[in-house]
Order: sequence, then structure tokens, then C-alpha cells
Amino acid sequence: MKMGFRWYGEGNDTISLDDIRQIPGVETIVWSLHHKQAGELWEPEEIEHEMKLITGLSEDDRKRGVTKTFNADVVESVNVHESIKTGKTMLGMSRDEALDNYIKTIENLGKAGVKVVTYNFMPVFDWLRTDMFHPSPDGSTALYYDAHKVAQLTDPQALIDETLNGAGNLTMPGWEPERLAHLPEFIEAYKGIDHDKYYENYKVFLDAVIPTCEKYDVKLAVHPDDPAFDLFGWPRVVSSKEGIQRVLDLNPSPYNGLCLCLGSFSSRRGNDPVDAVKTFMDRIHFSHVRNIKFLDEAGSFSEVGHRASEGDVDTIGIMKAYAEADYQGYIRPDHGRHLWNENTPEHRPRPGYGLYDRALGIQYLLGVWDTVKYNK
Ligand SMILES: O=C(O)C(=O)C[C@H](O)[C@H](O)CO
Ligand SMILES: [Fe+2]
Repeated sequence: MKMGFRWYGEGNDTISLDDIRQIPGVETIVWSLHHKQAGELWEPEEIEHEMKLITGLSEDDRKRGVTKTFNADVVESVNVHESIKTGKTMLGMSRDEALDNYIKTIENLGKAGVKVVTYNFMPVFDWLRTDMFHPSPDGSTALYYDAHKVAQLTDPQALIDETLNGAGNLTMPGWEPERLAHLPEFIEAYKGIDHDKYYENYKVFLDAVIPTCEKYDVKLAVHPDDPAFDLFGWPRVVSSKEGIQRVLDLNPSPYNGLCLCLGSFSSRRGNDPVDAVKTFMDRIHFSHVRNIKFLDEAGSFSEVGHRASEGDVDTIGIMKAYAEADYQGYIRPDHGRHLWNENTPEHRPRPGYGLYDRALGIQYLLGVWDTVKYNK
């Protein structure tokens, strides 16, 4: 297993590669070209530039005797254009054009040495919360989902405002203001698209992209829906064990795989994260491990520390299952809380992406892994 840490790039993250270098156990920087809109082609030069930044050492590093470098094997994400999800021309781009760009981007990433490309197939939004910096009982702040608030919403615009307000001047993948300005168009386009139709569109995407993934040895890894249930009447198809199995069956290639995010997957009551790890092990190319605590019967939850006893996700059982299978893929701690005055107006981190709680989380996850592997 290779432990990873998500980094949003120079000038787009409150955390530096130097900070990450000092977290024991991190080998992989999980990256993306965050200035790219879904549907755009990623050019070889810009891919190479970002990967060199991640895998190399600066002159200053060398002067300070820094030798630790990272791999840039995992991209999170190459987002999927709405025309692919709906099967309709959207924002002036046809599905075929968006597919061509996705395929060419996979080729360019494969040629550059990228091993895994993450994406999600959620309609319109990426992960969704109602509060970006919700006060926790211990004085930290965390991402928070209030099911009652969402149930009363008639217009998703309020969530867009809350999310972008929380992000400040940092990008929030899947919440690009220029794209979400077309929300009315999206609402119209999804009318009449039920789960079966959505799986059909999904199969068109996989069948178009997988041959290039196989040719350039790039594993595709779909991230579950977050939260893992339908919202606003839009179909979500990566929300349950059955749904995930159906996605894997759409195209049997091992390159059609998972970024199994156990925090997202666990947000649907009844989903069993440890069972999912064991069931889908061979198709899990990448995994996020995170903990949440349910707060009411409606399914409201707060994100909490990675320690199993902090919440409702059996993070010990998850890491034990990976360690006992000698999992060879990539794992990263997913969102963390914002601790120790990280969350100040002048230094506000990207919601869920402070430094300390993800570093603490890594030590906990590696602690379970190392304990299972311990054979002195
Ligand atoms: O943003 C995060 O922390 C997630 O885990 C969401 C994933 O990055 C996203 O849905 C994958 O495309
Ligand atoms: Fe995740």
C-alpha cells in the first residue's frame, strides 16, 4: 500500500509540499490540474510541469539537505463533463467532443506515468455538505451534513453559495462557479433521466475510455457518491454495494475500478464499509479512509477524527482488511477537521483540507496497518 496526501498545487493550497514531506509515511501526492474545467483537454506540457514539481526537489530543498521526494501516480480528478453524464450537448460541448478530450487526456497522463485517474459520476455537484466549518464539541470545526436543511431546500443555489463561501479564494472541484452558473440548464437536462438511463450513459463513457486506459496502463477509479444517496431528484448510481457492482459490470475490464471512499460510502445507512473493501478488493485501485458520526435518524452527520471510536465508521476494520490482503494500491486520509487555529480568516484552509487532522489520520491508519504487518 502507498499512503497518499491530496495537494491542490502551488498557490491553490494553504499547505506546502514541505509540510507534507514531514508527515511520516506519505509517498504519494494526489494531484490534479485544478484550473481545468470538466471536458477540457490536459496537455502534455502542463501535466509534466505539475508532476516535476511533485516528484522533484527544488534548489532550496537540496541546500537544506532535503532528499525525500514523492510519486505523482494518482490524479484526483479528471472530472466528467455533464454532456457525458446526460448524453446531451451541454455548455456548447457534445458528448463525443467531451469523450475525445477525456480519452486524449488519459493518453497524455498514461504517457507521463500516471497510474490511477479518479473521477466521480455524480450529477452536477461533487461532495455536498450544508456547513463547511461546523463547530465540533472539542472546539475544532468540521464538514457537516444537515439532512433536515437539505430536505427543506427547494433550490440548490443556497448550497452552492454556502460551499463557495466556505472555500473563499480556493478552488472547490465540482463546484466551479462558471459551470454552476448554468444550474438551470442542468436541472432541465436531468429531467427524465432515471437510474437505468444514467447507467446507460455511464456505459457509453466506460466503453469509450477503457480501451485507452488499457493501452496506457491507467486505472480508472470511480469515487462513490457523497453523500451516498439521491439528491434533488437526480440519479446517483455509485451509492451502494449493488450500485457499485452494477458499475463494475458495465465494463468487466480491471481498468474499470474504484476509488473506494469509505467516508462517503458510509454516509448511506446500511452500507458496510469493511464488507465493501473485502468484496471489491481486486477492483479498488485507490481508497479514501475517513470517519463520520451520524447525528439523527434523518442521516445528518458530522465528519470526525479518523479514530474508529470517534464515529460510526470502522476505520480499524477497514485498514485491517487492506493489511491482511496486503493491498498494493493507494490510500489517503480523506477530509479532516480544522484544528489548532487553522481555521482563522487569514489562514482558512480549504474546507476539509487542513493539515493537522489529515496528518494525525495518517498516523492512525498506518498504525493499524503496521500492527497487522508486525512480525518481529
Ligand atoms: O473532495 C474529496 O475529498 C473527495 O473525496 C471527492 C473526490 O475528490 C471526487 O468526488 C472525485 O472525483
Ligand atoms: Fe473521498
